[in-house]
Amino acid sequence: MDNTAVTMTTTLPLDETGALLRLLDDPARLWPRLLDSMTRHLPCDACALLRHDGRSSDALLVPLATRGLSPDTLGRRFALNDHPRLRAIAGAEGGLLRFPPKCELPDPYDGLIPDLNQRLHVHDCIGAPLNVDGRPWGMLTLDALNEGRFDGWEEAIAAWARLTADLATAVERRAALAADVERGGRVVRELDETTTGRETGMVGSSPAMAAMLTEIDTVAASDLVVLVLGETGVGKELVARRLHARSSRAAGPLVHVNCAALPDALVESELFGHVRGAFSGAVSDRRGKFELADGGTLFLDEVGELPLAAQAKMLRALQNGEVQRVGSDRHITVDVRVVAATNRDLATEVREGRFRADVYHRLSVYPLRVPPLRDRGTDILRLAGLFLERNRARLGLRNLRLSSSSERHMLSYPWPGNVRELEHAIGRGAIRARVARPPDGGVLTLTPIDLGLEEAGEGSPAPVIDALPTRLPNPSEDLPLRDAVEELQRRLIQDRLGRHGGNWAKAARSLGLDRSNLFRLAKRLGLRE
Ligand SMILES: Nc1ncnc2c1ncn2[C@@H]1O[C@H](COP(=O)(O)OP(=O)(O)OP(=O)(O)O)[C@@H](O)[C@H]1O
Repeated sequence: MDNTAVTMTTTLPLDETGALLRLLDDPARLWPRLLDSMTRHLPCDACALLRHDGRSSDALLVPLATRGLSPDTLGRRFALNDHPRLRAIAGAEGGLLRFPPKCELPDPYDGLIPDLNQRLHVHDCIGAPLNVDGRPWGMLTLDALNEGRFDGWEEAIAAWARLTADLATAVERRAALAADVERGGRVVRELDETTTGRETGMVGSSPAMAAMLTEIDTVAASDLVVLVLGETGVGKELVARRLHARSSRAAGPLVHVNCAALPDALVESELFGHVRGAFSGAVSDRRGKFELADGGTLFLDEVGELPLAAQAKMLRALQNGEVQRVGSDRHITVDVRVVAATNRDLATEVREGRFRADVYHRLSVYPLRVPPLRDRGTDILRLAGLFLERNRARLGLRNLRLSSSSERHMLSYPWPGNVRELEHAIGRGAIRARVARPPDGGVLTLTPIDLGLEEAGEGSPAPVIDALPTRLPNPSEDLPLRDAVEELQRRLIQDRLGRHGGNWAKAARSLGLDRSNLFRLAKRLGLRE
């Protein structure tokens, strides 16, 4: 495409404009489609549409769509404080900001243009801040790999930025109107979240995740008890947070109880409270979690671990919202929506007498299954992007990216520990790689070995790995004893969890540990939040 096309590109062909306008109610499809049109009409090698995450306390930019960038880019969240180029674009008063070819400000996409091993030393880069109703909404960025490629294209790019801002305005107004109608006239400026689930930071747009996010939004509006099911580390807690955030109770408390971490002797007092003198150490009256969650949501995490005696007491709370503090005979009525989560098969637990059938029936009013990571396709890479960006910032790197063979391995690895395992594989891999070799101009590329995934030469088929990676610290590696011991502990815990289907109580038994001690250890080792 040459510069004579400029006047053509300032006006989008009518059929393309029509196609975009038809997607105003479906931003998840609108934005990629817009970038497709844009890359057809403008000479860029990569472009991205990013939106400010208004709900975050840090100023974050969330990619809504990208073209020409590695798939993990969509999962990254770019903090303005960390990315001076994006900060400069956000502050650009005069519309477009074009960076000089040898600009010293690091490019946030350095290393993220696939198959391009060289850094973006000399290239053309333009950004356009986008406002909606006079307020910053997001930005467009365009990169080209040759110096001067955008010469003569500024006017066309500015026109595309205006079109994008107009579309964003229309999308926002429609979303606000829809929210207004839904909430009976109260104007709520609720921005469409497509499939990124911003308030709970949930990344994912695979069909499995999209279906689940829609289901969450549907059931969130009701007051039904929800039982969140899924393997360990799939994101059940995030689902519970989203259920709360999307419910009419969002302004009320969300109280999280990890049933597995409650010491047996204190379960009842933790859940239902106690009165002064109820037992030695009860020096004053204390409200339990049910009371604390009054007007909001009580999240009973790992509910399958709740001792039978506490389950019996919970039945009444679930049935009529009544709780009784330990040591008191007074009933207190609470208005609580219960969301519970487990990675156990509760029906089996009931059959084997470890879980009360009546409590199970009360809890499983609306079972919601979170898909395992291996069923989420390229969401794996998007999630990797989220964790890569976090580690990049933590390690002060210009960029942290995956080699293409790492991408392949990640897509075929079964991830028995799910998102948590992915998060830790990247966290550990980044540190390992940082120690093992100097970054290339600030860019560090993670290989399958760094990630603890089996190495295979470029082009060879990715291995099918049936079990957790068992690579233990190599005695010849220069690791301090403490790090090596911790790595070994991590591997053992992950291995036992894998063998016991993610059941922490069984894993604890097989390791000869008390369940709460295993929890504490796992937390210290970064295997649990
Ligand atoms: N879709 C997602 N997007 C971003 N981060 C995610 C997503 N799903 C999970 N995570 C992250 O993965 C980690 C594990 O998630 P979470 O604790 O919610 O899993 P879980 O299913 O409750 O685990 P467990 O069964 O051990 O209780 C957390 O750090 C969480 O933030």
